[in-house]
Amino acid sequence: MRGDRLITVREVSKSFSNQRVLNKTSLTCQKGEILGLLGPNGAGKTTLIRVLNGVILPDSGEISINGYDPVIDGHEIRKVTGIVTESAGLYHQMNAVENLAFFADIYGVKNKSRIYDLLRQFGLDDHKSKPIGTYSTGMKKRLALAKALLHEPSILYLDEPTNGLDPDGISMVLSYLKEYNYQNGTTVLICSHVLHQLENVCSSFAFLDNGHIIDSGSLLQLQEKYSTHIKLNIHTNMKIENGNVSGFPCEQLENNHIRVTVNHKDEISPLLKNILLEHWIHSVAIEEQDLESIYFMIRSRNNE
Ligand SMILES: Nc1ncnc2c1ncn2[C@@H]1O[C@H](COP(=O)(O)OP(=O)(O)OP(=O)(O)O)[C@@H](O)[C@H]1O
Repeated sequence: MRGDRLITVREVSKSFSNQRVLNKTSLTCQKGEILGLLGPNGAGKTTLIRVLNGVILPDSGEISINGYDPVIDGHEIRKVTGIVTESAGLYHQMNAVENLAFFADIYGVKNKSRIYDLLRQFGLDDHKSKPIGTYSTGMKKRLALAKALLHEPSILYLDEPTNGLDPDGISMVLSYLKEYNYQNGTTVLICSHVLHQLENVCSSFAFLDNGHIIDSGSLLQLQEKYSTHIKLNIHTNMKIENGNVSGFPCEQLENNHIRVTVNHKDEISPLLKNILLEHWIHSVAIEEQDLESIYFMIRSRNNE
């Protein structure tokens, strides 16, 4: 069932030597969610994933992964998680089939045809007999994803999963993940710097800065919170002359479109009524703020 809380992180801190990397980080992730973990280089994203997977231990705080604590139950947790990080953990002298067969044994995957299904799904069928050492960065990344999915994990941690992939590879991997999540209800935590890639993939986002979650929510929630104005794209025969309509800033676009900026939703209906007094309107669309502009707003507000 989707919608139950699967991952809970409460005030987790972690330091390396004197450097505090996670600083009372708190985060929740629902079952079946694709959560985008965003933040600048060094924010602590990879460290958080490693702590969640029980690979490194936190100094303080509490974590629950479906009721398990990674400090005590790391082994149990890793049985149901798949992880893709920068170091893919593949054996370069072995070919793709041998690599996946090796990890299938470790995970106790009985159905060996899954190896060939995954190789096909990630476009590696023609390269399955070549040693990984001869693979391109993108091919290694796709194989790392196949490896992470071998045991059909219920949680996937993906650290920059599209790094090194060409546009076709990016599209393949992201649509595969979305479909996989839809079909299996797998919870996915995904870190990436390429925000526009995540926009249509993640159901919610958490922003990490200096080891602290500074905001989180769905794109819609964040848009509502951070939008200072609403841009309307209106298909109308009205022509703009003095840069405003009914007192709102406005610009003329091509093909009978205008863009009007209002401050609040309540102002939309009166504005449209006013235009309709003398002109036709064929469509109205709200131009949404993209994830990237919201990301910068959140960060600049946090640094004020
Ligand atoms: N094992 C370690 N020993 C010492 N310092 C570490 C270790 N792992 C991470 N760090 C430090 O912790 C900080 C956060 O690193 P982390 O990899 O978690 O950031 P990130 O948000 O994933 O960054 P990026 O976007 O660059 O991948 C960095 O300054 C890094 O040097």
